[in-house]
Amino acid sequence: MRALTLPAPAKLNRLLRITGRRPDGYHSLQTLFQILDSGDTLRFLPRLDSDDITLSPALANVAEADNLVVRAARLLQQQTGCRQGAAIELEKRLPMGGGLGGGSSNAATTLLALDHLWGLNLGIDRLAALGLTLGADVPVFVRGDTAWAEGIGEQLVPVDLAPCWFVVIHPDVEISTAAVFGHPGLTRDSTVISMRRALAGAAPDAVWRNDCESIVRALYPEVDRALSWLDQYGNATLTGTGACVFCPLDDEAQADQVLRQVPDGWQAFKARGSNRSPLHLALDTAKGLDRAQG
Ligand SMILES: C[C@](O)(CO)[C@H](O)COP(=O)(O)OP(=O)(O)OC[C@H]1O[C@@H](n2ccc(N)nc2=O)[C@H](O)[C@@H]1O
Ligand SMILES: Nc1ncnc2c1ncn2[C@@H]1O[C@H](COP(=O)(O)OP(=O)(O)OP(=O)(O)O)[C@@H](O)[C@H]1O
Repeated sequence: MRALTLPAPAKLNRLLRITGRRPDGYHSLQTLFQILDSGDTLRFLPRLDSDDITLSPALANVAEADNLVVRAARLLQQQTGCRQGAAIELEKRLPMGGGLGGGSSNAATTLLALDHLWGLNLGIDRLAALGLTLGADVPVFVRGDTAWAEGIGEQLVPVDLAPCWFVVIHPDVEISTAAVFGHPGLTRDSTVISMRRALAGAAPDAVWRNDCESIVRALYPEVDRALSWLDQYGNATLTGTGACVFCPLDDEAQADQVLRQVPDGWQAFKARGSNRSPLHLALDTAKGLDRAQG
């Protein structure tokens, strides 16, 4: 049977407002998810003879059973009774605990790939709901649109943003999302703003920030330094709960210029914003080829 190679793109939170805390401990928020054209790559080889799920190479400090790729595949098997398996390869480029949603994106790519290869055809709504049980960031990657989000990040309204480039810097620290959301000093009472006004540029500039930033800056001086450094080139912002910081730039040439100046010791990359996820573009192409080949 054929193998399928698919991207698992990164996301940025162009803004992140925490507007409350729910009884289950999760936080209600407003965010603008920007999907990027860069990320990890996954290769799926379906198995008809066994329901084994294997993943290689292993990720440092993540047991195979805890890897979101394996958890997504097992979840699909449990929910559908599917007895097929898969050998999966993961080419990891995104930093872990970076706020780029790497694990969540890996899970979404796995859900969509195996839904196709195993012939399950669950549909996007069901896959997004299953994804939400794996993490709050999974549904946006399943649906595949740059989007305004509310709820815990699962109520999504696709938006078309102007073409934009970004420089993303990864200060060499890994940050636990749960630890930031659990911090007593976290801002949890931001007012709810209007999506329409924010996207029309009618909201105050102060809206284009991340409520996790002050806590993360205080706990991780390296993130503080990266934000201060990048801010000389534009509106430097934290993504998710960090550790990555980013700055929007008008074009690739400007991004290259900033990249050349990044001090030693920080990893950095440039990426283009994508209103439609590269995962969905690649999967549409693969499905088209399958149909053409009968
Ligand atoms: C910070 C963001 O990256 C913004 O896009 C996401 O909200 C985080 O999404 P995620 O990593 O998929 O988060 P999950 O794996 O679901 O949750 C990790 C931990 O973060 C906290 N969490 C997460 C999302 C949310 N809206 N409220 C929370 O309080 C919870 O304590 C949870 O135990
Ligand atoms: N396939 C995976 N890729 C990355 N991390 C994984 C994966 N599977 C499980 N994890 C676990 O999830 C944690 C968070 O990883 P991830 O890279 O998604 O962080 P993040 O970019 O901060 O995510 P988010 O922005 O969604 O909070 C890791 O520290 C790791 O323990």
